[in-house]
Amino acid sequence: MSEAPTTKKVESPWRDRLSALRNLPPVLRILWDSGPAVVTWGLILRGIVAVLPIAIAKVAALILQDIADVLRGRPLPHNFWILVGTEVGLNVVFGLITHAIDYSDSLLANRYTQYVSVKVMEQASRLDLTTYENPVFYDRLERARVQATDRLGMIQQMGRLIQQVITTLSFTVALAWASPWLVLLLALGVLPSFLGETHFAFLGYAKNFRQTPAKRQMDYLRQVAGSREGAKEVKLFGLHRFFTDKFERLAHQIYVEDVELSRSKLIVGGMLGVIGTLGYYGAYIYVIWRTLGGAYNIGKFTFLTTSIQQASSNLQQVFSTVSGIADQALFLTDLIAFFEMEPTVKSKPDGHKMPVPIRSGFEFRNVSFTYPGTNRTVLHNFNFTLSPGERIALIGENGQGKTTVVKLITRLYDPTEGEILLDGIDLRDYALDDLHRHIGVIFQDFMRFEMTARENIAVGRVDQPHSESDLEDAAHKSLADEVVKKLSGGYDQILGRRFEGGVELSGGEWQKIALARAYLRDAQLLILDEPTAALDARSELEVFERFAELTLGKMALLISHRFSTVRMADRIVVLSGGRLIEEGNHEQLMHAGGLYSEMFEMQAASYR
Ligand SMILES: Nc1ncnc2c1ncn2[C@@H]1O[C@H](COP(=O)(O)OP(=O)(O)OP(=O)(O)O)[C@@H](O)[C@H]1O
Repeated sequence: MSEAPTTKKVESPWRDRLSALRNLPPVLRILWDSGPAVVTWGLILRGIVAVLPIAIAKVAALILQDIADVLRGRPLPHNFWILVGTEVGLNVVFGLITHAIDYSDSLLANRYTQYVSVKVMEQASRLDLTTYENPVFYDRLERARVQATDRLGMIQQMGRLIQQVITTLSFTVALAWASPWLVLLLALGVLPSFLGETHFAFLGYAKNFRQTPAKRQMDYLRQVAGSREGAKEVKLFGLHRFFTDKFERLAHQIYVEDVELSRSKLIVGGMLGVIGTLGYYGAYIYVIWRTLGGAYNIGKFTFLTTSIQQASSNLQQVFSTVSGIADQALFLTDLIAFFEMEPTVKSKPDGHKMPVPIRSGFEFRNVSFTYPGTNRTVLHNFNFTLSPGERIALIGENGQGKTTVVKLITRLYDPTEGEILLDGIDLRDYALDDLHRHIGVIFQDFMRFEMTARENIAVGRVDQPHSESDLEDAAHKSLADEVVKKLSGGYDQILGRRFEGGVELSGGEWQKIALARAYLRDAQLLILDEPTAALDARSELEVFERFAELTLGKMALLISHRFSTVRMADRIVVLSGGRLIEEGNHEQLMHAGGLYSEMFEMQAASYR
């Protein structure tokens, strides 16, 4: 089981904000991995563009001083027009590099989004099944998904920050050179709005955190009310108003919280802005005062006032960018936490390869199992063997633990107590991938991939090459070939109605397609968990006659509620209350007169 995410109370703004900055190194790592060359180019370009403003300001001041001198009767310096040309040139370069930065940012954004999305998908597939049953995990996954693509702004902000810091430093050094008071006045003006911004950034995060469950519910309602699956019941039960009312209640609650935050941000942010303006004009008045006192000439005056304006606006931007990054870094907490989640059903490093062929088979030895997060023991001291060449049917009433046995044998979960052995070795000592490669399972709730018929079958064997005739052969064995024959696009027909040109199949038709996957896999152990529930009687009989034929000499585990199917098994195992209560072949169990014969008679009677 994975580490279960817990709902975190967001109480300590500053501590949370600072600790969120810990998210930055892993994100920078991801950013770098997604495109090292693009990142390097972006940095070089930003470094160049960052020092251009002070160079432009300096040249402009020199030009102005020359003009002032000319107006006072001095001759035009010989390099005057060179200075003008330089200013024009620097501005042109500035414009060009800014465009080049936009271009590299968009390239990086693209790569980053793709890279993170793939990482999220990969991580999601590594995690335990239990994790998927935890609603808190879903909230986190949901936020991680959004964060994967929504944090693009932060990447640009990080680049911009580097640029702003260099520009600010260059102007600050120039101001400090003239008078350290200027720097102090500016810093005092900007600091309060920085604190204000980060504070609101935190509140925004806390709000989003609180709202995630409600937003997830809204998404669900939107989906149910607008889905093809839901349409029939929504119409017939008149559920439209019921869903929209629920949706509107949640939306209103979110709206109220959003407005509240925006309002206080407006008031406090406005007041802090006034302090910033006062700091700026304090420095400005100081320069005027010194100039009037004869300390600076007009060129220096222009250069200093430009520097004050630039340093002030850049410093302001630095603070707001840092605060923006800290804000976004808070949002990344879930993404990073999601990447750090570890599954507990893991493959042992250097795990054993699966034996080919399996010699003594599988053995459940005193296995007990409780689903993580619950306290009901589903399997109690369960002992059971499955030998090579054996076809076993697992039967029992609903909820007795049959599917759970399949989940344990395939290591989707590990036993809470006891052990499962394969050829005498604990299943946990085998390489997980290899174990899965040798087992073909079709679950009751098998996946209906809204892709082509060919892909729906081919997913049964993606890690090994297979030919077209392997695929057709598998389709023939599962009767899927008859389904495909009726499709206008044949094997290339898209199934399901999600995508244009897709065709919906009936439940039984989908099942035949899914069964073909198991046959294509050519596994040593074939498991079918109620694979024929949606098949009509004739198809079921046909599928099972084939199954019996095809699995002759192989290991097969079959779960079914239909006794006509169960009869063909070499051994029937009856589960009740998570224990094995009877086993034997059909005749033996009928003769024993236990639960099996009782259930068999009941079903037979209903057909009579
Ligand atoms: N993921 C889960 N988390 C918690 N409990 C579960 C989970 N899956 C199954 N259970 C519980 O474990 C018990 C056994 O379930 P299982 O699916 O193995 O039964 P089954 O015999 O295959 O039933 P059915 O014939 O209805 O398919 C049930 O009571 C079920 O509620």
